[in-house]
Amino acid sequence: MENTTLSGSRSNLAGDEEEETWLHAWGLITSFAVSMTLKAAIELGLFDALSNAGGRALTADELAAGLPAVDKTDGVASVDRILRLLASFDVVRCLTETGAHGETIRQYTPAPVCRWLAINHGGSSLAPYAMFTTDQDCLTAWQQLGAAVEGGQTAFGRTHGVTMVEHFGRTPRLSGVFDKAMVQISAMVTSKLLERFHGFDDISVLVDVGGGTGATLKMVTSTYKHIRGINFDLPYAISLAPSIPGDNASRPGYQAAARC
Ligand SMILES: C[S@@+](CC[C@H](N)C(=O)[O-])C[C@H]1O[C@@H](n2cnc3c(N)ncnc32)[C@H](O)[C@@H]1O
Repeated sequence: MENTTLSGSRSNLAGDEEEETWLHAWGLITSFAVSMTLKAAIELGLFDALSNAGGRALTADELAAGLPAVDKTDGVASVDRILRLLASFDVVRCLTETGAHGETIRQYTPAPVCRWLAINHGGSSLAPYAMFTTDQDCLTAWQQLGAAVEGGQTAFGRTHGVTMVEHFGRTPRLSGVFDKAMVQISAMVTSKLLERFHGFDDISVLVDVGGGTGATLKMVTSTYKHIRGINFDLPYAISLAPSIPGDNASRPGYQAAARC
């Protein structure tokens, strides 16, 4: 059966299904707004403030009051809009009440996922990874994705003229952001690995190729103290790694960051 569509043309989709697919497309098109709003909320410390409130629900006024030099009226309204959007993706929970003068009062609490988005709660966090993926140098590369398919080069290469790893070597700001993200992710993955994997028992020397600043290797060798660990990475990563006297270049072009 044919129906009139949202655009006025004819379609074989039933009305409900057409609206559902329209909403699906709309959600896909605007999904970048969620990532960018998460980034803003992380930068503003909103997840930390909500997670550290001891179970108390906070208003946008209370959250904005904790921000430095915020323009009061605009700041409160912006914090409220950010949290309303995040509430619709179950990142925070929103409680709505009517005040004494009929005004709407919204209060926010952290949803369980905030555990991974707060930075200062004492555990590992995915917030540094969110900051890396939404970094300006990464986002500009996405603009080139279609052109890269046609042009036979990676999007990152088209944008920055080098591979991502080479770009890290030239851009200490970005390699620092990347390293913070990797250290957190490695800590989460490696702690699970150490709980379940027992293949390190008979290893005496462990080389972590592409080991970044050595966080993974340090966790392994802290648990398996008989292992001599050699971290193996490019010079930009080694420059960020804690140095261990006596452990220098292990191969031309590469350096061992640390013997753990
Ligand atoms: C996804 S990161 C992993 C970081 C690290 N394993 C951790 O847990 O933090 C990949 C690493 O590979 C390194 N890498 C890339 N190309 C490399 C190469 N040709 N030789 C050595 N390391 C390389 C990068 O510098 C980066 O530190």
